[in-house]
Amino acid sequence: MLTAVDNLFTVSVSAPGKVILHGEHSVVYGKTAIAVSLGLRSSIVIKEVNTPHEPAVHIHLPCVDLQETIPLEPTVKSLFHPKLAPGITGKFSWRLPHKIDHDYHLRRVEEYLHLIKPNFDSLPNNQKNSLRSFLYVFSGIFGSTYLPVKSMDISMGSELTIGAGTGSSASFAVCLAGALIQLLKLKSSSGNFDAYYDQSSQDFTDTEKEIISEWAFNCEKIMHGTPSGIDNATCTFGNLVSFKKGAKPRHLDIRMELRVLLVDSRVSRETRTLVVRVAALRQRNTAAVDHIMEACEHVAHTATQVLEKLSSGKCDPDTEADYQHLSELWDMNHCLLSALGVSHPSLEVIRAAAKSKGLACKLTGAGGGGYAMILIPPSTPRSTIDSLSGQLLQNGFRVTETRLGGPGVSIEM
Ligand SMILES: Nc1ncnc2c1ncn2[C@@H]1O[C@H](COP(=O)(O)OP(=O)(O)OP(=O)(O)O)[C@@H](O)[C@H]1O
Ligand SMILES: C[C@@](O)(CCO)CC(=O)[O-]
Repeated sequence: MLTAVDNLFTVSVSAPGKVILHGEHSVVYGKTAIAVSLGLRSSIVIKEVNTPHEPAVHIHLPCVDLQETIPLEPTVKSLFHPKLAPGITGKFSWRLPHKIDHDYHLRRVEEYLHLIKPNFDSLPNNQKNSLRSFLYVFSGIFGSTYLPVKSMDISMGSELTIGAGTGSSASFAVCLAGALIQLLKLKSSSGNFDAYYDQSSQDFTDTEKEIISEWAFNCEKIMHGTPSGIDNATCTFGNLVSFKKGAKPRHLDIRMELRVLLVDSRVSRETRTLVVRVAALRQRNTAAVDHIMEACEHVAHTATQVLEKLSSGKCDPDTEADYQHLSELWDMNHCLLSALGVSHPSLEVIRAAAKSKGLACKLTGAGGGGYAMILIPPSTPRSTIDSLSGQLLQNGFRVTETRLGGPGVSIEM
């Protein structure tokens, strides 16, 4: 939504979650992975407001049970004008998030949070990470412009389960960066500030999406330490993305919607911890772990070919065989991930239930709990899906039947 009352703007942006079809963990080590957006989304509303009090940003993040008021003037003084990374000359711009001195900017954010919230260290990790990310992106984007910053109310919701492998952190960061950039566009085109925007554009351009994805990648570094970048790319661009670290994400033109049961194991975990656990395993068993990663990449490549064939719709008689092939790949991928130590007894219970109905199941995302996904080939009888869902619900899991795919970051009308 783009509205202005007395030059006070309101923007509203949404972004999807994601599931990784193949290549979680191995993607961190430079292997190809494929991921797809979810119908479940996060959304943000930023509203500029007039206030008789000290100018401030009011943040409302119900998903992490956080309500915070951040004073604006000290924020501007302490965090604006981010520096370029060492060795890079020129001037930092919000259009160059990959050139920010990330560690230095994050250190300033950390010090500032301790200053305005003396109890910062005692907050739960999820609240700390959300606050760090917010201040980092807000000061990174607005701190490199000369636009006057006004008091604002920021409110953010999500249909995603937090910390369950469906990209809630990337979806959150993409929404945040998208909304701040949209606000900046509106403000700069309403005054005489650096106006270069096409006001008629109702959505983000591809270049803007790339900038949004890079800001979100920086947030993922705050949350995860060493993210691959697949989550922010998928939540920004939507649909099916083939991703390899260091290369431009490839958007696969797959015109089919995969039907899945998304099963929430209700075991919460942190992506950062699991990535560190795999790194430790690799340190002790480098060659073995590298071979597993390589096998994961072969699975990702083959699955891409099968999906492309299925999507072309040319070989109808083969459809059933192609789904069987995909199922086999899902099973193999899960077992490879289990060998990396990132399964969980609850995920194995879900897999056994799916297997008893002849359906393939794999964990998605970092594992250690979070979500499993069960592939539903078109020929699966309704009664099979209903009885499996019933059984999983009875075991205390949450089950969502959904189709994968859909738009990336969007400006809400
Ligand atoms: N709607 C939201 N509001 C505020 N913070 C959020 C929101 N969604 C996600 N976050 C932040 O993202 C963190 C979750 O990140 P984490 O990577 O552990 O989970 P995930 O992104 O759901 O999983 P994965 O990265 O494996 O897909 C939360 O701790 C919180 O800081
Ligand atoms: C485990 C991991 O591969 C997937 C998280 O969704 C980590 C990453 O890619 O950053």
